[in-house]
Amino acid sequence: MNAIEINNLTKKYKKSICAVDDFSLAIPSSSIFGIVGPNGAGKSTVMNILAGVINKTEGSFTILGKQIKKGGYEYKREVGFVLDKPHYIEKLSVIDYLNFCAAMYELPAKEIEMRVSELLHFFELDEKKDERIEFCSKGMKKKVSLAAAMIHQPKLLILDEPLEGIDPVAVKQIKDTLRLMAEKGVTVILSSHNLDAVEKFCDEVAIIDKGKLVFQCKTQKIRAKIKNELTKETYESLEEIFIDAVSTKDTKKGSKKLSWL
Ligand SMILES: Nc1ncnc2c1ncn2[C@@H]1O[C@H](COP(=O)(O)OP(=O)(O)OP(=O)(O)O)[C@@H](O)[C@H]1O
Repeated sequence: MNAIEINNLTKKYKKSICAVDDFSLAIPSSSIFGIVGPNGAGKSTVMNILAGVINKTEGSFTILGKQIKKGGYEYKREVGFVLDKPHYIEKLSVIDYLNFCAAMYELPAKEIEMRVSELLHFFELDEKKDERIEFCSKGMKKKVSLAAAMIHQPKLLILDEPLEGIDPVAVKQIKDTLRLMAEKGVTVILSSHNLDAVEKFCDEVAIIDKGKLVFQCKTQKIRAKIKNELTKETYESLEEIFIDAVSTKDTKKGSKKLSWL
């Protein structure tokens, strides 16, 4: 079974901005799947629709085999989200927020205590557990978001730029943990605007540009696909996401200069 199936999804903002354009995608279960595209490609819009934060304009999608209708978010117990604009309760401390999230899933009190304590330790938030979220750093907020997404042991994690702003040691630990979760049957979907940062970590990647799916493939095949199958126009449009793989002097954007330098 696919963890997610998206069929002909379209999202228009203000009736004219087409952020997601007839987008279809099937995401296999028990794997780590990357949605990669340049700034403004439509990644957050897709994830916000899956999370039920915004409504689609057209199309349909299933999550864990269930067709999702407007307002029908009973599946949320089985899914954990990290979104680009997290809905923190900023006045709460880190520990109170995690306790609150765990309580929403009606976990037993002992279980809540154990999981919150382990997550605080894992994300090195112990010392900041009593800090109000509004005063946490960007990286700490991202860690709180990740901890909250994992607390109820979901079967599916939908993570919008989850590693952005987190230091490299923690990134390594988070990646190892997500890999372990995938081995135990969890599906992890994450977005990034940097192919190099996620390609080795993901099993499969979908490239998205201007709201459309460019292609979807296993990560081992991605470089060959980029080299051999993209038109010059698509390649140039996507340079931002694989700039590390090409020499900047060979790119159309590498030749940009500020007039005063
Ligand atoms: N609330 C909104 N109202 C109007 N336009 C929006 C809104 N949210 C997003 N957009 C537009 O939709 C398009 C897709 O944006 P989105 O945030 O989904 O892209 P993204 O791939 O996540 O980008 P980034 O990597 O920069 O976060 C962009 O053109 C953006 O300006």
